Amino acid sequence: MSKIEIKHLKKRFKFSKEPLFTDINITFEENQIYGLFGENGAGKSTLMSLIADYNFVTAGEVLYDGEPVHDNSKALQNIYYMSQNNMYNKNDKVKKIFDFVSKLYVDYDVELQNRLVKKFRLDESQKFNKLSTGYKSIVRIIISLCVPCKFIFMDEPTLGLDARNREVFYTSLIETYSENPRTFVLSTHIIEEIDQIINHFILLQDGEIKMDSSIDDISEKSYSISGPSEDVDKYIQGINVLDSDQLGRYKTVHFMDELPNREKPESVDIEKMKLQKLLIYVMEKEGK
Ligand SMILES: Nc1ncnc2c1ncn2[C@@H]1O[C@H](COP(=O)(O)OP(=O)(O)OP(=O)(O)O)[C@@H](O)[C@H]1O
Repeated sequence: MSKIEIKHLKKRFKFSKEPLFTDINITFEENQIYGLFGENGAGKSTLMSLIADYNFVTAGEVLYDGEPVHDNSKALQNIYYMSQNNMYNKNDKVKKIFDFVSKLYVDYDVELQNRLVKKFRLDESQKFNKLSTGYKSIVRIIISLCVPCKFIFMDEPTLGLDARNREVFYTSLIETYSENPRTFVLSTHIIEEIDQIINHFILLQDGEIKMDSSIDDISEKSYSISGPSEDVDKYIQGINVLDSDQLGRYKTVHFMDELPNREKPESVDIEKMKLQKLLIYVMEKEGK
């Protein structure tokens, strides 16, 4: 199984006093869908660009199957970075851009490309420059889903997409992943829309990876419990609560812990905590 390992990665931009990354360590495994989260300016795009060798590391290593990716065409042909500034000729028509990219990759999936063009209702005869922000994202999405790379990094893929086209993107991603598993790393701010898609989440904050967990591990231990206040309080005694909401006599508490080792009153309901809610707590806690 292939993997990308990032070891003790440091990045300081030329004219910046402070480094953006001090010590990033993370491994991307094959056939996973990662969500990469972090506040504006946390460095999500920069991290992706360093992995794809679009940018120089200050120190540390990015390894593909144990080999440095820098100037390593064998490794880089398996890593695709969909950035907001891909280097196509922006004056070209979309069709010409697709033809150009398909010639760069031997096993580029033209059939999938044609299906996606129809699904997204993209007009290939338009010049890329003349497309709306959403349709520019759609061109980038289509290319990302059709390149034959094992690791695909998508930087804010849904930028500018309306609700219908976001849905087309999510379903197309799941379909192509099921037919042909490979690794996708998606950076986005719309957590609630991808929490059903990703199986791993990464939080980048203050120049470090603050969280790197599988969704299964997280959801095993994060709960929202609701019911009449007195019953909820009795049931969760001793638990370290992250937050609670009160509506009259009805209360909901959220926590990351094992369930209490006592009998649950019938009046109390247990649910998995929503990923978005959990992430906000983690970011607030880590930001303190
Ligand atoms: N070439 C550059 N020179 C100097 N600073 C840079 C350069 N590129 C990025 N930065 C800085 O690095 C920081 C991280 O930027 P980056 O775009 O990677 O963050 P991000 O997490 O992708 O943000 P957003 O969610 O807003 O897209 C920002 O403060 C940005 O100004």
